[in-house]
Amino acid sequence: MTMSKSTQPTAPKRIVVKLGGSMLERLNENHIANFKRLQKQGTDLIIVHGGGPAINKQLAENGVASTTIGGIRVTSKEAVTIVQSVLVGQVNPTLVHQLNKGGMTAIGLSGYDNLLTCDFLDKETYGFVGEIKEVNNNLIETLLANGITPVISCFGCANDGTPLNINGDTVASKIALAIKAESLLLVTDTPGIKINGEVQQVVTASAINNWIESEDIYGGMIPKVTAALDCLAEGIPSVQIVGESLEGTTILQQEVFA
Ligand SMILES: Nc1ncnc2c1ncn2[C@@H]1O[C@H](COP(=O)(O)OP(=O)(O)O)[C@@H](O)[C@H]1O
Ligand SMILES: CC(=O)N[C@@H](CCC(=O)OP(=O)(O)O)C(=O)O
Repeated sequence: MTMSKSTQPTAPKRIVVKLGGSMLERLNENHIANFKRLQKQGTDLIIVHGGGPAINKQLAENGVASTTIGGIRVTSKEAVTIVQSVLVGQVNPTLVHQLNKGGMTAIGLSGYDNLLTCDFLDKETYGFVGEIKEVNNNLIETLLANGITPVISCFGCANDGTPLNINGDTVASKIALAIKAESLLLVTDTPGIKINGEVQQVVTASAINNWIESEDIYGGMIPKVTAALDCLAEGIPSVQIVGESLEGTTILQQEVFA
């Protein structure tokens, strides 16, 4: 796990690691050893996870169709119940168990646990998808102060308790901003942003915007780069999109060579 190549050795004080659904199946001892090493160096670690492939499977098994727009799942009332049971009932406890078995002290949470305050993003277009209005920092801070790693699934609710599906990258970025993380690491199934088949080591915000326009960046990569750019724009110093080796693309806000 590197920070940007030029600022390597010191461990960040706070890091949000987002584990994508496909990555979860490949999580191994080395990853957990990396997380533990960071904690030993004094880093506060917060883990956010998705679960796209597991959700797809469960929706298909239940004969519930779903589509995505710009990487965001259009979530019907029927689908949101399935998403909740997969993320909160299956994926989260499995991951928490794995981390604890590996020697960490981790606890499972979702946005539903009084952690995220949400509204509907746009009910007509996306259905039961949440837009995060507020993050309850106190809960996260209390856990971190006690050496406990919060493991947060990307699911929340409206004020009246209506369950809402939220993209994992979006949850990770909002939490990173709320707790003033120094680093956001988005771990996925591709070793960084690829353009014409080549992994890009360092990219800028303007290059990303051009690649979205040219559709070299599409689907699930869109919420990732949006999350990355939001964090950089609001002052988080380091954002990376990495594959399972935890090496990949570093994203810079500024055109450093301009
Ligand atoms: N330019 C790009 N470089 C790499 N992957 C891309 C790019 N554009 C779109 N993608 C797609 O984004 C996917 C990662 O997003 P997603 O499947 O949502 O991952 P996760 O479950 O980790 O959030 C890749 O597997 C790939 O299909
Ligand atoms: C609204 C929305 O898109 N929710 C996502 C939540 C899971 C997720 O983000 O999983 P990954 O991290 O594996 O992509 C979904 O239903 O797939």
